Amino acid sequence: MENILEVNNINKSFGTHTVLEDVSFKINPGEIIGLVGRNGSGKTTLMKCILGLISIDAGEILFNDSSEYYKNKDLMDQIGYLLDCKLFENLSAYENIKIQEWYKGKRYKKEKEKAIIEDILNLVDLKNDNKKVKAYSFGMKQRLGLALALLGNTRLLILDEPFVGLDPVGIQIIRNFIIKMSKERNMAILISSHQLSEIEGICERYLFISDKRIKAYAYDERRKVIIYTKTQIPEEIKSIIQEKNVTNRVISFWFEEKVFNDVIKCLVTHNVIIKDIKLSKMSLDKLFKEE
Ligand SMILES: Nc1ncnc2c1ncn2[C@@H]1O[C@H](COP(=O)(O)OP(=O)(O)OP(=O)(O)O)[C@@H](O)[C@H]1O
Repeated sequence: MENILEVNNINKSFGTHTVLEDVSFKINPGEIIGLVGRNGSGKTTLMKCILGLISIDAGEILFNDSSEYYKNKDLMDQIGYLLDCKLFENLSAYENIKIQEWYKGKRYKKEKEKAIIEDILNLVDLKNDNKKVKAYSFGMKQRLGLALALLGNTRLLILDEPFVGLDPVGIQIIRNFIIKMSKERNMAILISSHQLSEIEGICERYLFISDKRIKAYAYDERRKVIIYTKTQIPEEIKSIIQEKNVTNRVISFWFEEKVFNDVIKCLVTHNVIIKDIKLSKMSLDKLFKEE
């Protein structure tokens, strides 16, 4: 698959303080990538480098195969972002979007403009009413920020800590929105968070920033099965799973359909009474804490 964004060996320092060192990764269209790191690890700095808001000291960043993308209006129009979102508090959501469209040099006939703006407001679950933004809740403002990031022909969406300050319902709304954008519009999405739990489960891959560098992890969907029994486990089970994973009354193994079925069949054949079955996923949080 062709990459939409390629970050190759970049370095970034502020004076003598090096924040990013030899950072490289790629993002494919439609992929959701989580950028995780502790406070001050360099997530926002990396996003600002990608957006061309600050310069890099070494390496290169390619968007759509171009290293000069940040000078090209059409290419920049394909990158949406939510980062330090500034809203006009005394205007409505509709007017905020309209101003941004104008700022981007987009003028439409009145009817078309209305249809476009209402469409975007719908996407983020906001109404076209006259309510001023200053009367919005934090979550509504965050959703309006997302709407602004979607103006233009967005193919890469960069979201810096989009969940900060939201309640669990607000977090769920934005998580659903991210999944929808990636699926329906094939948008590549880079989301930063210092709370892994907020983005766990929606990302295909995770980039951990730690000590100026990036480590990439694919989400491990393997599930571990643990079966607890009330009665003795037969020796035959060791022909299905490794001996070290069998004790008197506990069996554990990585879930695979065939292995799982063979184990259950063996237990039933030997009239073993099952007390409990647990399925557990590898915890990314554990991985994060080990960084
Ligand atoms: N303009 C700047 N001038 C000097 N230092 C800066 C500047 N911007 C960021 N830094 C420093 O770079 C480091 C990384 O900051 P950055 O904001 O990228 O971290 P972050 O991972 O986004 O943190 P947080 O999770 O707290 O938002 C910090 O030590 C910060 O003080």
